[in-house]
Amino acid sequence: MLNVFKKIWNFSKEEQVYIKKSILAGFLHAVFNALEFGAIYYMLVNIFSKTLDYKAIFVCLGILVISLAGKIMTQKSSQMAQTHAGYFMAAHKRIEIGEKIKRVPMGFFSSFSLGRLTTIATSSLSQAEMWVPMLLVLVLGGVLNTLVFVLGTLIFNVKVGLVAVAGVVVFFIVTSMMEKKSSANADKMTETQTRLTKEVLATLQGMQVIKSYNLGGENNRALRKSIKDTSNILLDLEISVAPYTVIQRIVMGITTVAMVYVSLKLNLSGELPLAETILMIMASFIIFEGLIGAGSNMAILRACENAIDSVGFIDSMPDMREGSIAEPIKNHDIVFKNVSFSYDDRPILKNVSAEIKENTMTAIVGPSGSGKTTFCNLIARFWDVNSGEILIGGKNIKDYKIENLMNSISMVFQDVYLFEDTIENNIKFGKQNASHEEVVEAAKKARCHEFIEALPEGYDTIIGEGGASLSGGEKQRISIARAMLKDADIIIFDEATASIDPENEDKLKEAIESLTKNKTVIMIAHRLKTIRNADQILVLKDGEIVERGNHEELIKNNGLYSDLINAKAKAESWKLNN
Ligand SMILES: Nc1ncnc2c1ncn2[C@@H]1O[C@H](COP(=O)(O)OP(=O)(O)OP(=O)(O)O)[C@@H](O)[C@H]1O
Repeated sequence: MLNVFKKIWNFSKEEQVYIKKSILAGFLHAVFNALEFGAIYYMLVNIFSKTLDYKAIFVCLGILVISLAGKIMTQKSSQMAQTHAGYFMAAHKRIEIGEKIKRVPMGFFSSFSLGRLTTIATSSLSQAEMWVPMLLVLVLGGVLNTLVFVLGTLIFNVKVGLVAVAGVVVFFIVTSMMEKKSSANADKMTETQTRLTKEVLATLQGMQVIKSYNLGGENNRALRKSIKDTSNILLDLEISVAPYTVIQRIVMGITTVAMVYVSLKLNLSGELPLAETILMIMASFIIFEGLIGAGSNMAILRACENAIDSVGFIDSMPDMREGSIAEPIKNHDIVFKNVSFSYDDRPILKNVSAEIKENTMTAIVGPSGSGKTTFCNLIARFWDVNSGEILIGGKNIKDYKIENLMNSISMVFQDVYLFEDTIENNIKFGKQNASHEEVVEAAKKARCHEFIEALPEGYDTIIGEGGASLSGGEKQRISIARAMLKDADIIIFDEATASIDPENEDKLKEAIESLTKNKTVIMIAHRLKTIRNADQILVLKDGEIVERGNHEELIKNNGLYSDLINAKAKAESWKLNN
């Protein structure tokens, strides 16, 4: 149990002062609780010695009032401190997760990690938020209450006190056995909860496929299994600790009977006066009151520990080494020097060298899976290279502060993700402190102002999660407006492959031209027109640059590029003819 409280202590960091306050208040609460017995004892002594008068009655009532008032005040302040600690420790941790995520390489966010992260940020932290204060109130408060009573009993009579000590020790032994038992299930619980979150995420993300293949409801076997596993594990957790709670009750019952027996025996032998005897008998019935409350909640101690442990996973996430150069990047020549990169053990880019001159447009072309996206993502340090180096302005990108590097790069993806927020705020992602006028100006340049204005709420229209309520072309133009607002010097652009209606296509083209003017552009190009206009074309095949040059030079080569272009030209004429 101490271990768990140690973990709560370490976990609470900035909130430790509130934990201290709550422990102090809990201790004072226990003292005020015991004070009631002082009042009763004082009364009994006066009754049996026939010295009871109004003064004694008022002293007794005075002690009772002080005890009651003290209990109310300490309970209130203890609860407030605990709630504050629980809430803010979870809030700080959530902020910490947000900050940490920014420094973790994208490659880390495999579906497993995503499920695990979601579980931590939602259920684990909610459990810690809810359980930590509850454990402090019920378990620590209860234990303190019992300890103060045991101490009081020892002061009044050592023999009765020792019986109480023996009972409490056995109680804690049983509790520690119960903790061990629930530990295995608590581990399993975290595991199944992670799996459940992952399945729910996968189901929501793949809803279209699930619906079109009629895999929903009863047919979604994996999700149903995860739900069943989670409920089974919760049931197991209850069942596994049930015998121990029964044993705890038995230990308490036996201790109470033993304390009553020893008190009466000592009274018979004349060793314990009547007032003390009655007090000891009363104490024997309520000494475990605190532990009963604590005992029934001790099973969740381990689960709470588990929630805290699983949050520790965040600290184990790898940090990207960050450089120290914070000055804005002035020169935007990009150089790949013998860059090799693998996803796990699978080599994707093999000894790639390339030079991209500032303010030029480089088109990356190549068959599907040849490594075009990977090439672009490495520039933004979504992953770090395995060997070789990438330079911007003559310096290794690892030497820049990540924030500084990212300030110089705008990425426009094919799969545009828009947040469930207003259009204005979605565009402002490019520059958090932009004014409305700046947002409108960017939207105009990105050719999306007109359609935004036509929406009922204009720029205040809330977009469905992921941009569900907009067309593909509209989403991409909004993401161009974002990039426009950011006004970074390097633009990485993944051109849309999906066919867009002619009106949208023209607007998109104008938006792209406006965005990429006087910038260093790296474009994963799919359309002939874009490729032809590029200053340099890099042709990737199986992770290697097999050809480079401009359109005319490469056509003359008669290699892979000319094959790709011929195939593309055929496809495009086929599209036009049909
Ligand atoms: N996160 C990842 N983890 C493991 N493998 C990946 C990951 N991303 C891409 N790959 C693999 O790396 C290879 C190169 O992918 P990449 O997306 O860079 O190719 P691409 O040329 O852009 O393909 P496309 O034109 O189809 O988009 C592919 O075989 C892909 O399956």
